[in-house]
Amino acid sequence: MKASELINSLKFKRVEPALTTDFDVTLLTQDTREVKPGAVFICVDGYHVDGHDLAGQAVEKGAQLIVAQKPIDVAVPVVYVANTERAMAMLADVFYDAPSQKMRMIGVTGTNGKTTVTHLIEQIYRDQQQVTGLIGTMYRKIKDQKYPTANTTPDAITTQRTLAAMRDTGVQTVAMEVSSIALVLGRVWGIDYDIAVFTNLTQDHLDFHKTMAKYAEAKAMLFAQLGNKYDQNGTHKVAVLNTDDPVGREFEQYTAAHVLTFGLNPDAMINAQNVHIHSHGTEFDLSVFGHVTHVTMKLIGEFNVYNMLAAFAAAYASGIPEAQIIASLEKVTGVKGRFQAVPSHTGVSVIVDYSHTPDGLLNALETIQDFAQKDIYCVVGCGGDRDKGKRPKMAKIAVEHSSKPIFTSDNPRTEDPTAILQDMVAGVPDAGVPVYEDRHEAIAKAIEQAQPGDVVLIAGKGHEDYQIIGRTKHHFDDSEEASKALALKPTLD
Ligand SMILES: CC(=O)N[C@H]1[C@@H](OP(=O)(O)OP(=O)(O)OC[C@H]2O[C@@H](n3ccc(=O)[nH]c3=O)[C@H](O)[C@@H]2O)O[C@H](CO)[C@@H](O)[C@@H]1O[C@H](C)C(=O)N[C@@H](C)C(=O)N[C@H](CCC(=O)O)C(=O)O
Ligand SMILES: Nc1ncnc2c1ncn2[C@@H]1O[C@H](COP(=O)(O)OP(=O)(O)OP(=O)(O)O)[C@@H](O)[C@H]1O
Ligand SMILES: N[C@H](CCC[C@H](N)C(=O)O)C(=O)O
Ligand SMILES: [Mg+2]
Repeated sequence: MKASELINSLKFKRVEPALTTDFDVTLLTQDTREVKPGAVFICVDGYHVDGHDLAGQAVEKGAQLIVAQKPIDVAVPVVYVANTERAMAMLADVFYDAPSQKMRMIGVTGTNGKTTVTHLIEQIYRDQQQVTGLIGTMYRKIKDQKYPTANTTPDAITTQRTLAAMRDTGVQTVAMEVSSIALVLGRVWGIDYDIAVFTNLTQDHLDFHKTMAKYAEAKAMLFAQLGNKYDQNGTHKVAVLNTDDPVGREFEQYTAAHVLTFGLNPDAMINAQNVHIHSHGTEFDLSVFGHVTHVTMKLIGEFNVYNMLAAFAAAYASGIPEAQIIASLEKVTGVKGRFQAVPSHTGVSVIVDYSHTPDGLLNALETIQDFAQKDIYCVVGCGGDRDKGKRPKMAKIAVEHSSKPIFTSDNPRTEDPTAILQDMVAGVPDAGVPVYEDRHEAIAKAIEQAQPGDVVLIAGKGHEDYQIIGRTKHHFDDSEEASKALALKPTLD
């Protein structure tokens, strides 16, 4: 694409000096580390670095055009815009030739359940012989090929680049996690979603959003962005909303699209009744506009019934027959690190779960309480450089819903691990909870002490294979640690 064509796609701008020599744009980037000759560099004022200060460096590496929102002095033309993040999202969409318009785009937002729901959606469409793509916390995935990701929802350029690669590989349906932070930072501006799903809203990320109202507003942006137009195939846009959550009910006002509601309340268009949780699965009656089918799924917990309903509704919205969706959902065994059982021949059940919010932890523990026969150990910590308000709440939930809580570290990042643990203990001042700053030790102690019939929940890190201390990522895997500790116990046959 010619630089002039790219610039012309921006409606409001000032180019200084005018672009007299046109050139083929080789790359659109916001990162000097990627710049190569023929690149267009966009200056983003970040949390640590101001990209405007790096424009000269970008030019030295071969950038031939800079996009900026404040004055800079460089030897190449500069496109001045009011907001470089907005320009970046628009330019990325144009540069990659609007890939989201060529695929069915399903965006999933909500505090908990996004990774699980996107994986369930992926499974359903795969069973329809569709080529699928997935973007989320664990990876970006094109068919079976996985690519690493720094964020649940990547920056606008990475997202559009990934979507373009998906389109070029023949992907038909994309399931994508859309985080609240991404919505506020404009990482998904320009994406043409067909279906938007809301799972739930409970406390998280208040370090970023400050209030729950602002956090809800961020999530609402996805439904405002959805619009109400037909997509390429003449299909209507659909908002899939959990109306058991008051925020989900509120979101009906933010969308002009068709609305499909789900929940455990019988008023929801798609609802579940008679939920029974077992240690190896969950059963319920699924009602779809009053048509009832008994469903037996391998996923455990009421929260997973919600996830299943969300995925069901997203698939139903695009016309997949009810029975086929149910068949796909009944065979799903689970997502890595989400209520995942660690193989054990000791009589002690160990579950690794990515519950890192008060609501996630409560759901995980309540699910275990439904089937546990004896003690419940709960090894839990709270992330550093993240919402501090979660700490006393998660601690209290651990103490109230498990008989043997143990507090430990979970990615302390640049904070003092002892201070994070003190914030947790402040939520349960007199409970006398054992504290092991070293997560390895915490897991080892829990499993060493647990007796046959007990359940050990290791919460917070799920699929993560690292512990971030300072700015360094050290290899650490809860499942691996649990297996090592289990191997030291007598086996029961
Ligand atoms: C707070 C936040 O969102 N930060 C994001 C932000 O980083 P930043 O503002 O610190 O970037 P910066 O280092 O100051 O750099 C500013 C600009 O200079 C550029 N730069 C920087 C250095 C350099 O040498 N050259 C250069 O050009 C950068 O490319 C950037 O354009 O921009 C980066 C690139 O897009 C993101 O990866 C980064 O996410 C960090 C890793 C992060 O932890 N974000 C979390 C809070 C987050 O976004 N989480 C959500 C929700 C997760 C969930 O609930 O599932 C997510 O979607 O992941
Ligand atoms: N529908 C749900 N309601 C409440 N809690 C849930 C739900 N689904 C999952 N959880 C809990 O939250 C944890 C994280 O689930 P999942 O990874 O699917 O959510 P997520 O929204 O992708 O999280 P993240 O924002 O960190 O990417 C699970 O391990 C489980 O404990
Ligand atoms: N997407 C979440 C993941 C938290 C996972 C937990 N292990 C932690 O580090 O707090 C976040 O970045 O806040
Ligand atoms: Mg996720």
